[in-house]
Amino acid sequence: MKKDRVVIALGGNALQADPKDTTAESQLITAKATAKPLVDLIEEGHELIIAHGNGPQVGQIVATYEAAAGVPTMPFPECGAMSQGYIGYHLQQAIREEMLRRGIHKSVAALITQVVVDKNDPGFKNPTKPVGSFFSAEEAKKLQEEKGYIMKEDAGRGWRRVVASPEPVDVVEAPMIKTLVDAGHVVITVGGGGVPVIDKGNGVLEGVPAVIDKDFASEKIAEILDADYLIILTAVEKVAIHFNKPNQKELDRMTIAEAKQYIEEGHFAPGSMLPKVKAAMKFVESKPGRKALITSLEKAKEGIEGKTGTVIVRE
Ligand SMILES: Nc1ncnc2c1ncn2[C@@H]1O[C@H](COP(=O)(O)OP(=O)(O)O)[C@@H](O)[C@H]1O
Ligand SMILES: NC(=O)OP(=O)(O)O
Repeated sequence: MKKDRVVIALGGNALQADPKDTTAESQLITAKATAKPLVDLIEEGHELIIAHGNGPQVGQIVATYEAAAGVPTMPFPECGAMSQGYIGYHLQQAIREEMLRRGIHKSVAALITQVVVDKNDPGFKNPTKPVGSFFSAEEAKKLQEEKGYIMKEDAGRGWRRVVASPEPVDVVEAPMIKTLVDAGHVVITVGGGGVPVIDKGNGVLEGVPAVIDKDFASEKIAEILDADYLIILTAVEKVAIHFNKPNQKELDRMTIAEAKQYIEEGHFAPGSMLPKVKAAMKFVESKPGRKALITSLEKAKEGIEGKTGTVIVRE
């Protein structure tokens, strides 16, 4: 079997089995479960570059600083970097432990990664990315008034703070990531989509208050590293049309033309399935031979073996 260079984008369920339990203890337990399907792929000989979300975690870190009396407020990009460290540490520990259990001796590096965004990205004018906990409509109104947050209803699950989500332009640490991957190490990178920075010229970077979509950041690093595969792992085994309706149909395969049509028809929810499909399309279109798969965490191994998931193909 061909050994692939695989960029994995881990969804929220890979870090919080119960979205209401946001404790570090619970996250580490979930990370240990997440490590198993990831190490299945490493055991098969694939090179793994792992990205993950950070919406709940970065929101929690920001809220903690805001609630702490006598402590200066922590800027958003710094909170993003903290979330990369916190989540990266858990995944790093969990993956290493699972590899050792199976007699695999590899290092796992969790990198604080900066991702360049365009300061004129339209995303800055229209915040869409939900972060942190869920609130009732009443609580949301209060937060909006007291803290000036922009609050939006999140797919019937409650109200959440939203921040800007600009598109990733470049990954600052890409050469280092490539060196580590080429040397056979497992790399955790562009966590939370990367810490968003703008390029001020002459090598000066400045963090901006935003959260980059981790599916788009994963796509970007997959292109830069010339990966064979982009695998987006979420809570569903397959992408569906007519999702959650009586005529729901799960897709084994989707061409770019079909995906464009389904997007036009509104089958993929913005902020959840839509960015995944768009990231998969972009990767497949970027170079012939590149493959993209959307499936569940548990089915990652079967998915890469072509047994399940939704494969996105050129035609
Ligand atoms: N057309 C669709 N097909 C499958 N799932 C969909 C679709 N539209 C929305 N979803 C929902 O989107 C979820 C994935 O988005 P989300 O939970 O935001 O991602 P993440 O796994 O990155 O945290 C799925 O678990 C499913 O509930
Ligand atoms: N950064 C990011 O996309 O986070 P979530 O997947 O948690 O929304």
